[in-house]
Amino acid sequence: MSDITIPVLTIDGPSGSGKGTVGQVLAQRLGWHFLDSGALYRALGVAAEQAGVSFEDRPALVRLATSMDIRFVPRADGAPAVVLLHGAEIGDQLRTETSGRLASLVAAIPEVRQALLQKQHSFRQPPGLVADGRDMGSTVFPDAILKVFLTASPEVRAARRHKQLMEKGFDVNLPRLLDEIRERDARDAGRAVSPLKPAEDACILDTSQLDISGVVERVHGLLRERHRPG
Ligand SMILES: Nc1ncnc2c1ncn2[C@@H]1O[C@H](COP(=O)(O)OP(=O)(O)O)[C@@H](O)[C@H]1O
Ligand SMILES: Nc1ccn([C@H]2C[C@H](O)[C@@H](COP(=O)(O)OP(=O)(O)O)O2)c(=O)n1
Repeated sequence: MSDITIPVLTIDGPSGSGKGTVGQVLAQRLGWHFLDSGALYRALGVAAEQAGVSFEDRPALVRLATSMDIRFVPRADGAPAVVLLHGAEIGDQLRTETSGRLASLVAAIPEVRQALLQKQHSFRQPPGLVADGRDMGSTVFPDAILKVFLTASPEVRAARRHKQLMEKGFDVNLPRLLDEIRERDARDAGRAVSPLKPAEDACILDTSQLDISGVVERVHGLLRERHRPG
C-alpha cells in the first residue's frame, strides 16, 4: 500500500495524448515527484529483449520485473529524468515505438503488472506525486485527489509522435506510426487486467485542439479546485 496522506495527481491516456509532457511540467511547477510508469514497462521490454527472455516465458518476465534495477535521476531543469537500467543510461532508445510495442506486450501480463505495483507505490513521497500511465487512476492510485484522462485523435497523436521522434533524429514513417499507435491502443484497451480506459471518476480532456500550455492550465485549474496545500 502507499501512504494515502500524500496527494497524487494521475494523468492517464493513450500514446501521444500528452501525459508525460503535461505531467512533467506540473510536477516541476508543484515541486512534486513524477512517475513515468510507461518507462517501467518500456525498460522491462528492453531488458527482456537484451537478456534474450522469451515474451511467452511469464515466470522469467516476472523475475526480471522484480529484480530489475531501474532508477530515474531527475534533472534540475524539469527535463525528462535520466533513466538508468542496471546502472547504464538507456536514453532515447526508451522512447522509440519498438520499445513502446515491447512495453505493451509485457504490460498485458497480469503477473508482470502485479510485480511492478510496489515499485510504482514507492514513488509516492512527500510533498506529492504526479503519476502518468494507463491505470494510474483506475488501479495504482485509486485514491488520487484528481484523475485526468487525456485523449486526442489517433491522427493528431501520431503526428505529435512523428515530430518528436524526427526531432530526436529517428527516421520514422508517419503512416506506419499511425498503424503502430492504433495497434498499441487496441492491445492496451483490450487486455483483461487494468485496460486503457478512464477511471469512473476521471476528468476526460480531449487535447486535439489544445496546445501544451492550454492542457497544463486546464489540469492545474482542476487540481486547484480540489487541493489546497496546507
Ligand atoms: N497538446 C499538445 N499539443 C501539441 N503537442 C503536444 C501536446 N501534448 C503533447 N505534445 C507533444 O507530443 C509529443 C508526445 O507527448 P507525450 O507527452 O510524450 O505523450 P504521452 O506521454 O501521452 O505519450 C511530445 O513531443 C509533446 O511535446
Ligand atoms: N501504467 C501503464 C503505463 C504503460 N503501460 C504500457 C502500455 C503502453 O503501450 C506501454 C508504453 O507506455 P508509455 O506511457 O511509455 O507510452 P506512450 O508514451 O503513451 O506512448 O506500456 C501500461 O500498460 N500501463
